[in-house]
Amino acid sequence: MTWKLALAGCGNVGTALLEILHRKGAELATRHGFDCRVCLVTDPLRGVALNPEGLDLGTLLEKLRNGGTFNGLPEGLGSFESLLARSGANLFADATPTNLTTGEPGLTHLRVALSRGVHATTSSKGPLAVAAEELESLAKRHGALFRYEGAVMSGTPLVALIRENLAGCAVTKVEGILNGTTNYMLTRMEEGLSYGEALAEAQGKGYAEADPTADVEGWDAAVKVAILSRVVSGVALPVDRVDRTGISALTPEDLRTAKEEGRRIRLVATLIPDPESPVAKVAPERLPLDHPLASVRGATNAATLHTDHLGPITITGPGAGRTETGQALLTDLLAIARLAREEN
Ligand SMILES: NC(=O)C1=CN([C@@H]2O[C@H](COP(=O)(O)OP(=O)(O)OC[C@H]3O[C@@H](n4cnc5c(N)ncnc54)[C@H](OP(=O)(O)O)[C@@H]3O)[C@@H](O)[C@H]2O)C=CC1
Ligand SMILES: N[C@@H](CC=O)C(=O)O
Repeated sequence: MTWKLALAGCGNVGTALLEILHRKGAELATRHGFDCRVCLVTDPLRGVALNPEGLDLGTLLEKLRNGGTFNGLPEGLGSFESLLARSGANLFADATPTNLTTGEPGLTHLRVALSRGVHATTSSKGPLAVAAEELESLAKRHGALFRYEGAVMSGTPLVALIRENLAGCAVTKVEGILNGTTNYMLTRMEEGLSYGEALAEAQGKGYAEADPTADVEGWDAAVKVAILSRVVSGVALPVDRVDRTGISALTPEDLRTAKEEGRRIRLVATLIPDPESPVAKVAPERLPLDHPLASVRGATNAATLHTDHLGPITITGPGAGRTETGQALLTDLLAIARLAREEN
């Protein structure tokens, strides 16, 4: 079967996905049976590239590298719904910016795709913060698969670990570092950078949200706690129910003092999905150096899952990054292709 992919958002993550598909297209087809053509790419500044037969990724990426628009490629104009219909896509990847209040623009894209029975993945947390339940039932109703591995811990497969590998285990507590930008900033501030310098570096590396307030004020980690509540226990947790403190009040002095006292400050997310005494929290904590989360540095994330059958399991890996999150979208696309194959 040939998969026809539509992509919305050609920033860090969307472009990285296209690069991976271009570089590894042949290998994905032979090793994973994933024969994929990219038929639609949309982005406000780049424009629209559309070709139901498949776009030439080499040409497209060259244009992206040169800061150019998609003019000159087979092009289409119109609403996302009409573009998606004209592209003939049966797979959709959303890599648009996160808006935790409206869920847009990803929410509209996903509603359109899933209602047409188009399988979808997103790395944006916005649609999940606003309408996770609606999107999951829309997918079910229209026979589509909907996945969001990249929304938590980038390409590090935490969601799949909980849903698939730990199926049958109860997860009684999650404790982790779930935001790459702030962990990178705290690491660099320990090394002597100012708050502003550390934030600018994180932005330059493509880790931060378009509006980095989401990172530094703990919103990004809070929405990830809310998403994990759904994944771990099926319980919807509104983001504003997460007790949240960010890192914006921390100074290099606080980090130095902690270090002198044999501690390290980390932005720790905690989830205890207990119906009797639930805990959902994001706050800077002064961890002793032998705490497993104290040694997590840079944009790396980590999560310890406390489970009934296996005890604690810790997964560590990139929590942000363009290729890393492109990989998360790819993981979902491959899983969708595999599951769809198994269903037929
Ligand atoms: N970067 C990372 O490490 C990670 C990112 N994520 C999530 O992935 C998503 C993408 O992140 P990232 O690539 O870094 O963000 P970028 O801001 O680099 O890219 C987003 C792109 O989407 C475009 N866009 C905006 N509105 C639309 C629209 N209506 N239709 C199509 N494209 C649109 C933006 O254009 P313009 O700039 O002109 O608005 C921009 O080019 C975000 O939701 C982020 O939270 C998740 C995990 C890690
Ligand atoms: N801005 C986020 C990107 C990934 O979700 C982060 O820094 O973790």
